[in-house]
Amino acid sequence: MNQQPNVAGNTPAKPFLSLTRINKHYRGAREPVHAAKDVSFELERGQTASLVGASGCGKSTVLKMIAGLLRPSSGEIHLDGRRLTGPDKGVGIMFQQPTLLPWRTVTDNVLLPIEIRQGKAAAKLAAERAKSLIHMAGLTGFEEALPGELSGGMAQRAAVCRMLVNEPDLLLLDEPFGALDEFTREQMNVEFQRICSARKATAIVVTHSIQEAVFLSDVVFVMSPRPGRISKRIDIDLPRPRTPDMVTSSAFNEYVREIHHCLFVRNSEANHG
Ligand SMILES: Nc1ncnc2c1ncn2[C@@H]1O[C@H](COP(=O)(O)OP(=O)(O)OP(=O)(O)O)[C@@H](O)[C@H]1O
Repeated sequence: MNQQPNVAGNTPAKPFLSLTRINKHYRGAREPVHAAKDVSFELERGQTASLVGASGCGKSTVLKMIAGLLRPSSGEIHLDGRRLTGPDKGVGIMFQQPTLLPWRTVTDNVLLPIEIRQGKAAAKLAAERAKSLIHMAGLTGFEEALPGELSGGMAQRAAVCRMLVNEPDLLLLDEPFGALDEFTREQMNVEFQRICSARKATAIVVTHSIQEAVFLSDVVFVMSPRPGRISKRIDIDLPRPRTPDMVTSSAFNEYVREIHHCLFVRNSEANHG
């Protein structure tokens, strides 16, 4: 990507993550599906972004392409100056279900990505790192517990630790807290924000909750119905750390209204005309 000098003659810093005109076509059972259309955006290091949009608009498809689990039909993805063409050590991913292995303890589940990549000896050496992550996630005392002994929120926190154990710079989360009750979800959002800011991690969250998107994000990308395009970028200029009482503030609710309008009025106007 060419970096043009700005007015002052300086070359602007390269974005940490950039997607450039990403398209994804699936073969489809009956006909081809154009799931993502010319998706382009950039994020700076340390920013949290959300992708919101109607069911089936291509949010997970975009996330999976960034994760290297799916190849784009066209377009390029760059992370920290290198082109991503497959799964990358610098990228951690987490899905709605914690998918912990039921026969492994919390510690051994957290260490699994290291064991898979680098073997059992490397996982053993990383035991202290796993322990401190488990502690940070409020699971002290459950290091040797099996997943069946954890609540849904605790299992999801263990999955957060597993995502972080390789110390990724970019975190990708697909509906991470969607299966949790509202109270636990709110706690997880506060916790997740704390982890991101402590590690200066960059994150992209797919969510169906407009409130969650506003709460977590520096920028919200609204996607149009299929073929999914980024129809609007909304920068969330609320102070950090975000706190649960902020959700009742008028500034917070103005953002919620704006995103709601983009999703339910603008997108539908665009569809019908
Ligand atoms: N492997 C696949 N083969 C064919 N079509 C697919 C495949 N995966 C997804 N699709 C289609 O691509 C479109 C986008 O799917 P995707 O899962 O990315 O949407 P989404 O916005 O994440 O949906 P949801 O919010 O319901 O999870 C949908 O029409 C879906 O049916």
